Amino acid sequence: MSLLRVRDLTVRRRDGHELIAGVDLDLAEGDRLGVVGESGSGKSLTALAVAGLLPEGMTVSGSVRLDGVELLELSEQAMTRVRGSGVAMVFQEPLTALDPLMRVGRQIAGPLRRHRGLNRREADAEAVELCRRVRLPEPAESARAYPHQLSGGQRQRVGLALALACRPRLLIADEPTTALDVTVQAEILELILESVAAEGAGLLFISHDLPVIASVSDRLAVMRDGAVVEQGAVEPVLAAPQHPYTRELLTSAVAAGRLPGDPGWEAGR
Ligand SMILES: Nc1ncnc2c1ncn2[C@@H]1O[C@H](COP(=O)(O)OP(=O)(O)OP(=O)(O)O)[C@@H](O)[C@H]1O
Repeated sequence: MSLLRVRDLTVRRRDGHELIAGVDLDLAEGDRLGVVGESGSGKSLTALAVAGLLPEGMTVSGSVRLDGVELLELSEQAMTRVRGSGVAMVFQEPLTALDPLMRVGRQIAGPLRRHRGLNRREADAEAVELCRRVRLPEPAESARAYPHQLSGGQRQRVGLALALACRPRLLIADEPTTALDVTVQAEILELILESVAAEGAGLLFISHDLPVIASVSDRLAVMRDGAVVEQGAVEPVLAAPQHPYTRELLTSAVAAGRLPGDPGWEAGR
């Protein structure tokens, strides 16, 4: 069944200039769709448009259906509810999603109280449980830490716990490992995959890095200059890319020995 169906998604700047144009995406329930493309190709704006989080002044048209519900027609209030339980996002830099002055456990407890109706004590306990699930060390102690007291990888675990708090149907991860060390990257990727599998959630994963996309996705969409130039199941697209830009991405990944089957793939992950 279709979880996310995006049609003719177009985002314009205040002056009418199209930043993304005519984007179509399909994600089935429990599937993982990777969106790959160079910086500025429109990946983040696509994700933000799906989550209803576009910057002020941008306008959006087309259709974004989540579980059959047209999100672009929802009021801001209804969209806030969708963000509570339908769509959650993990960003490149978790600090942007975290309040520096609040203990992380309290931050995770916030949406649990707002969207799942837990009382303070229940929400605090569930926040510690989420810290354990994302494998923060000493979960109860980690929950009492402030964001600056954690490492980058630990903060991204908190970002993921926040996103999972409301049991989203769709998790959007926008370059979630780009700011992290290579070894930590692999752990966080694994954790994201494990978490969406455990929740039965769909994953929309965004990265400029084709090998990373290939390692986490069932399907991929290749974006360039605000448009999707190629889309399909990962293996056939990589085996026989149709668009010259996909071939270009593939050639540089292969040259770097960074695709499955290449020597050095495991080391480069
Ligand atoms: N707040 C904004 N105001 C005006 N233009 C913007 C804004 N955010 C993004 N853009 C423009 O929209 C286009 C797409 O940007 P977007 O951030 O979606 O690309 P991206 O593929 O996610 O790149 P990156 O990986 O660097 O984030 C770019 O031309 C960018 O300059």
